[in-house]
Amino acid sequence: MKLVRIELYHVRMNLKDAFETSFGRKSELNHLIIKLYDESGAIGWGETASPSKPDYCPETLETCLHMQRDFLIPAILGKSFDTVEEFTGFYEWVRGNNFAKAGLEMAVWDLLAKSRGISLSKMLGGTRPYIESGVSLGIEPDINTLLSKIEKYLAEGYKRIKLKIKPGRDLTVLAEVRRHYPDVPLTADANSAYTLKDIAHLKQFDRFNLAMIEQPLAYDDIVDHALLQRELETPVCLDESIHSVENARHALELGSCRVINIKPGRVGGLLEARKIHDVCQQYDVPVWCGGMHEYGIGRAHNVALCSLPNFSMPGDVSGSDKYFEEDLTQPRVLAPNGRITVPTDNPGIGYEVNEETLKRHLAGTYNFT
Ligand SMILES: O=C(O)CCC(=O)c1ccccc1C(=O)O
Ligand SMILES: [Mg+2]
Repeated sequence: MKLVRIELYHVRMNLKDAFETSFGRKSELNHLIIKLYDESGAIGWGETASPSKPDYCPETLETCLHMQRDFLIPAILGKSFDTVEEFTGFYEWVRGNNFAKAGLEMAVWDLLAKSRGISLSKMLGGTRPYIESGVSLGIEPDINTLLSKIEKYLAEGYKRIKLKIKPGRDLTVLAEVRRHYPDVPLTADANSAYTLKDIAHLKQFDRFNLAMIEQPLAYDDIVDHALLQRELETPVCLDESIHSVENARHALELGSCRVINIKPGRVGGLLEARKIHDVCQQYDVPVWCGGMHEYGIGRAHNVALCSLPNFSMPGDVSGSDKYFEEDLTQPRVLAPNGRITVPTDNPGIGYEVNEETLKRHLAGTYNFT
């Protein structure tokens, strides 16, 4: 197939509730939605879910737009290819900028799956008919707000609770949550809020029977995490530190973690995400899919990825109603009883895009022919 037209939509939507992590609070999202056309008029959809500020990773919406407009799109527009590998080869020379690459790459997966008449899950090699969902809960100003959110999501059937933590908002919060919910599958995500100097402090987390502690140390570290993992009973899970299959392999060799959170955006797309899934399987390390508060389009891609066999733990891919009043897909991506059905009847991502809703939340459009 040949890419003949590319449209980028800057879509802005409010979160139902502000979301706070160790690096800040956000109440609005700005993601780039990508629409690709091939010469037959077939369409593929993708989402660049980079944060707006360089707090979680070095990219922002503006750097993604710059990379796509000035380097990636000129490298792919008008080019012919038959596989995702051939497609990514066109911009192999571009270093980093994974969120910018991922939105385009994911749209190509959708386009190729549609042209082959198969679901994205099938094209990836997925095996699960449904995925199990957990929720990621932000830091709350008071414990009762947090407890009532936990109650709500457990009542909805979500399979595990992840709490954002930071120094001063950790041990007492975890103790209180454990007092109310002694057996709930529970994890904590520090988003790099600690250093090796906190080892004694972090060892105290072992008493909470957490399924894992996510990214306790620096966003670019795998060495100190290996030292920390040796001291902790709680499994360490890496998020920010893993950008590629090579760097996942290094972390597995070093023993930096016992679990990996895979986000297609963070690793440059679904091809790299699947490679990380595969290498983790070889090392007997389970993976799960994280989230960047994706709209329905990115969320649908994440659901398909989660259908691979080694996505064996509930992830952060929740129903889109957790975050948004309305969404860009028809039907919405929802998780009744904490499960999302993997669409297999329709080709590609398996959800239609509601362009009327998309246009109502538009903050910019960029067309390339
Ligand atoms: O529900 C989601 O999409 C996951 C939310 C989340 O935890 C998160 C959101 C934005 C940036 C980083 C993270 C994270 O997993 O660290
Ligand atoms: Mg995380």
